This record gives sequence, structure tokens and C-alpha cells, in this order.
Amino acid sequence: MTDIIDGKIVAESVVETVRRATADLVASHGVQPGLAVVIVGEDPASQVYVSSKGKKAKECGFLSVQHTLPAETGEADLLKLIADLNADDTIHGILVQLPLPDHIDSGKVIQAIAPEKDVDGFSFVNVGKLGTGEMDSAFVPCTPAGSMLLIERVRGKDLSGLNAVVIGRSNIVGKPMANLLLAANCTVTVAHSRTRDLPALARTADILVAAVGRPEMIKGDWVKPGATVIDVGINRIPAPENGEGKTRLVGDVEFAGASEAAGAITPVPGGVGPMTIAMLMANTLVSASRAAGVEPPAF
Ligand SMILES: Nc1nc2c(c(=O)[nH]1)N[C@@H](CN(C=O)c1ccc(C(=O)N[C@@H](CCC(=O)O)C(=O)O)cc1)CN2
Repeated sequence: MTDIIDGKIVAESVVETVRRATADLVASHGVQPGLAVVIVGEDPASQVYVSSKGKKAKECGFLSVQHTLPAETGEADLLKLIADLNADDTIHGILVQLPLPDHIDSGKVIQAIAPEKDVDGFSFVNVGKLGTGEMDSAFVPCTPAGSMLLIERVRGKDLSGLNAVVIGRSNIVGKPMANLLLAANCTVTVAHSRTRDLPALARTADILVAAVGRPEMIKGDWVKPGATVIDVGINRIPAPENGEGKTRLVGDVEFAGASEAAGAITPVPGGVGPMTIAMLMANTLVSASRAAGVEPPAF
């Protein structure tokens, strides 16, 4: 029987841990975690994600601040806002929603966030810490951190010696995911658009992570029997069967075929997606706990 991994349930358990630890932190040290989310422009999907982050932050008992800037905001103004948030002691986590409009250099903006408030884990300092195994003081990007938690729920914490194949080499998902699996003593291969015989490589994976952004690219017969399949893709495709102009969400994995072979698999929606926001709450709590000199809970 294939285990369909319910990310909503695991995400809720992470949020519950954050909620409790936040109440303790406020009661014992008078420190309320503060999360500032910055959105530039009106991308509809980004607006939905930012609003969910704000709601979840309030649910956790955080101070939740949203900065909504018009699409034509200049880079200098955005950098000034980040400098102000870096200096604001009530804010422990700063997140700039991506993508940013084309006229803004995302890299420059991300690197302007103080590493100790970079709850997205995208700054060079946090990327470097993850790459060198300095996990205790790093922030790990939310989607790979959440994916790792799902893998551990299915396979336990000891992943030593397992073959992991990560399809996709983005800075936000593929590379940090590979580093996390490597830190867990997996034998890791990162595949990408130039990889030869991808189906054969995928079939070697005990843990297969798909993060390519191509709808249903990974087919059922690419999956080794019993493998754990983590589908990070969120792709909206036309669904004329549901009516004219309708769409539906699919992952990077062809779910029907892959779930026949897999031992466990994440669905889309409802798999990795909810973990992204839950881990953002966890990272913000960790940041506030570090600021207060308190040991944060383990996730
Ligand atoms: N600064 C950042 N920007 C972006 C990130 C990020 O981690 N940091 N990730 C994505 C968007 N994202 C959060 O920001 C995100 C994406 C998807 C989900 C989610 O819960 N998806 C649901 C489906 C939602 C739907 O119906 O459309 C699911 O998979 O079940 C949460 C957060 C890019 N930008």
C-alpha cells in the first residue's frame, strides 16, 4: 500500500509546536517573534502566499507585518526598507516574496537582509552554513526543510546510505535539498536538463525529489518500487474537463503512475506546499529564540 504523505497534517503539527513555543517565549522572556513580509507588485499567486503567511504568523502568536509596495518601486527604496527592518528589534524574520519585478535585482535584495533575520535562508551566509554543515546556526530554506521533515516522517531520521536523486538544481530548492540529504548521509545525485538517461538515474533513487517546474515530467516507470517520492512542483495546467477556461494544479510527477510504484509519495496540492509556510513559522520562532538566548524546539 502506497503511503500518500499528507503535508497539511505534518504542517499543522509544526505550527502547533511553534504556537506553544511562542507562548512560552512570550511568557518567560517577554519576546514576541516578529515576521515582516515584503511584497512588490500584484502577482496574484504571490498575494495569496503572502496573505497566508500573515495569517499563519498571527495564528502562531507572532507580530505580523506586511509591506505591500507598488510594482514600480525602485530598488533603492526596497533596499532602504530592508535596512530599516534589519535595524528593527521587534522584527526577527524578514522575507521578500519572490519573484520580484524584472527591474529589481533579486540577488542584491536578498543579500541585503541581515543573515540572522533571513528566515528564507537565501543569503550567502546561510547558504554557506548549510553547505558546510553548520546547521545549528543556519536558516535552511523553507521548502527543502519541509521536504526533509516529510521524508523523515516516512523513513525515520536515519537515512544513512540511501540513494537520493534530486531532479532540479535551483538555488531555492534543488541545491539546498541536495545539501540536506548529503548532511543526512545519503548518496546524492543532482540531475538537471543536461543529465543523460534521466529515467535510468531516477530508477536508482530510494528518495526521489522532483523540483523542475515541468508538469508531470517524471513518469511512473521512472520510480523504483518502494521509493519515497517528494514532488516539489506546483504547476497550473488547463483542465477543460472541468469546464471552459478551468485549470488544475499538478506536480512535476505523474501522480497516478508514480503512486503505483512508490512506497510513499506527496500529492500536489497538499504535500510539500503547506510545509513551506509552516517551516517559515519555525524559522521565525528559531530566530526570535536565538535573539532571546533560548533553545528553540526541535522540528
Ligand atoms: N521569498 C520566497 N518566495 C517564494 C517562496 C519562498 O519560499 N520564499 N516559495 C514560493 C511560493 N510559496 C511561498 O512563498 C508557496 C508556494 C506554494 C504553497 C502551497 O501551499 N501550495 C499549495 C497549493 C496552493 C494553491 O492552491 O495554489 C499546495 O501545494 O498544496 C505555499 C507557499 C515562491 N516564492
